[in-house]
Amino acid sequence: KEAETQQKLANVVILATGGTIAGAGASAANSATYQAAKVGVDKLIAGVPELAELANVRGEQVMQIASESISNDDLLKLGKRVAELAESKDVDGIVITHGTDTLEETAYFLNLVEKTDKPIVVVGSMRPGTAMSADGMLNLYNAVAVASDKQSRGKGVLVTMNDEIQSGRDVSKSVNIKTEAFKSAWGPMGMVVEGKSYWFRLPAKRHTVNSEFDIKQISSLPQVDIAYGYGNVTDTAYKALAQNGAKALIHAGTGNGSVSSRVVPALQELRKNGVQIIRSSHVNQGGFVLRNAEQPDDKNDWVVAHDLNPQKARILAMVAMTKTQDSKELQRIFWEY
Ligand SMILES: NC(=O)CC[C@H](N)C(=O)O
Repeated sequence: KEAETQQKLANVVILATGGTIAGAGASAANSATYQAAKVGVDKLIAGVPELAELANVRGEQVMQIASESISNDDLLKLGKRVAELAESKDVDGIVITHGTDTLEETAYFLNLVEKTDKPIVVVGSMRPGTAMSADGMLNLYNAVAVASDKQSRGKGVLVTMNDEIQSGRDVSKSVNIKTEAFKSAWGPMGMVVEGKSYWFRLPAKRHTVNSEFDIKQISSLPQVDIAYGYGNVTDTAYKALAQNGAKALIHAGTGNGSVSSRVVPALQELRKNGVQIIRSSHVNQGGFVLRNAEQPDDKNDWVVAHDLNPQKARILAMVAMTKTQDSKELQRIFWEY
């Protein structure tokens, strides 16, 4: 009988990378002061015995770090392992446990490069497992529920935090400390409650199987950096980043992705020297940068990031530039993904 139920359940692999979901604090009152990336994947799984009712779960420790320290090489390593597992006949879904600081970047990266319609769910927590009202257990339970559900197929890389199913493309860490940290300007795709998914929307942008990018063809990512716009800003950071080898600069601009008159000449010069200039907005939610609004992008040969925040624009620019150095192609890609 037990063997029968095991056969009926989906096979889900949990790839652990660290973060607060694997964090530990000195006391149960430490919800914010703790060390991330302390608990191994087997202990994480053992901490939620109810996972066995949802799926046949096994774990792999891909890395054990706080997500602010994730490098491009780490992204490639994780992406390649996800692709290998997705190709395996006895894997139905993949869950990635991750620190929340750059979770949105990893989720978007995987959304762009994984050629599979099997569910890939990225999950984290805001409180370590040692804290009162820790959120990791339920977030992980929900992630495995969504990853083992056939309905989740073909919807792009997903993020399950705070009972919501979010699109890995749209979602962003918008609040810290609070468990309702992850928000999307376009709203969640669904909810997951008591292990059951309830869907309301589908993503309109290209992803996974419909993407022109494939992790198996990517061996390195170009250097793309971000510089911030603010009052009294100078062009120092932009010039320094380019001098240090950036192939593209994401302008984390004010408002509509506007650029200070003190910075414009340097960006025009850098573009002439081959560096791609991509205008985005650092407004907290719902940035929306349009071509030739605030700056003459056609004349300057710059690109706009549209609704992508600066850190997501960096991910797309890196992936796109593994294939093209043409600014018009780059802009097409920014409209489509
Ligand atoms: N809530 C978190 O996961 C943050 C912990 C850590 N800074 C990380 O991103 O890994």
